[in-house]
Amino acid sequence: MKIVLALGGNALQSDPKDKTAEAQLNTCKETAKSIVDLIEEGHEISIVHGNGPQVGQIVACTETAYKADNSNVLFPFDVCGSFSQGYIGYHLQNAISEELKKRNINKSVGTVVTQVLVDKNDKGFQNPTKPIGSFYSKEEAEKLQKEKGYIMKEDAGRGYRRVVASPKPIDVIEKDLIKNLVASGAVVVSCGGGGIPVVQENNTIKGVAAVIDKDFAAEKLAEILDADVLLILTAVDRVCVNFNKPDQKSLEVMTLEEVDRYIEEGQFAPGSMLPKVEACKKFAQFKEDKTAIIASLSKAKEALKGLSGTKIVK
Ligand SMILES: Nc1ncnc2c1ncn2[C@@H]1O[C@H](COP(=O)(O)OP(=O)(O)O)[C@@H](O)[C@H]1O
Ligand SMILES: NC(=O)OP(=O)(O)O
Repeated sequence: MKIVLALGGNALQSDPKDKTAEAQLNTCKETAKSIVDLIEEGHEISIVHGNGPQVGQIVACTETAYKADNSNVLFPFDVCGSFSQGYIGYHLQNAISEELKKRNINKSVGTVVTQVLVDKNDKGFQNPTKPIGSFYSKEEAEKLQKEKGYIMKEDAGRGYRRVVASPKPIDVIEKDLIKNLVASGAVVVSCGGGGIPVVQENNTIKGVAAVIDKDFAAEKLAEILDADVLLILTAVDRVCVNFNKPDQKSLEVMTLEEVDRYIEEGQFAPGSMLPKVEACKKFAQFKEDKTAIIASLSKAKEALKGLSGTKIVK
């Protein structure tokens, strides 16, 4: 089967005490085992990853460096997004190549720096929803809001984070290149962090300050590649209702009617579980026989067999 895998940026930095590059590489190595399991079973895999924590860390680095060495180099948000594609793509392609080599599978693996077209009038620019960077206490968040002018919001019971604009993806600029690479048999990492957001201006495209949700970008790529499965991998085994409450219940299957009802009830946190569920709904509606699943990073194989994860069905 043709599968688009979406890997969570938070899930790739899953240890709250260790956000180092080394820890992320170790998580990528573990994740690579699940990915190569699928390749070994004969599936064609394309990969999209998130960048929420990482792009926030990169933005914080450039802001700190700007003040520290007076270099006058303050990298804009879109450039920080491109850095995050290099950082995470490098770790993923390194980890996947190594795992393929260990199992004597001969396949090329590479990352495409990807620009994704958004509408400059998207309402996402007026209402920032995408959490980036680290988690803070309420007091720390209020201080950052005051001192740096950041917009801070609570993120799914995990603490406060900076939020930025998150417009919806319209098209993938490098889609023909990605299609050709996938058709050649390569494992392609693309649309990282949802893609670098660009808008059309006259005859040119121009980067903008935003972070596209990688779940929506992965759904768009799954449509472009006419994938059979959109498999969104994150830090929880299944989608839940009454998440983090005493009556929490995990779901094996969700119909589109249930998706709508649960969204209406506010069961899915904006900026975390909500976009995953919405992206799955869109893919399930795209054409007949399309499968959308949300599962944990370590259980991709089980999820495809219906033994783990939450399947969104028509
Ligand atoms: N209804 C829900 N069911 C399961 N998890 C939820 C729910 N609502 C919020 N979450 C949280 O959303 C997280 C996934 O979102 P996020 O961390 O943004 O994903 P990613 O791994 O793609 O970066 C889960 O790990 C969980 O903490
Ligand atoms: N860009 C993006 O959706 O990142 P996360 O997966 O880290 O939220």
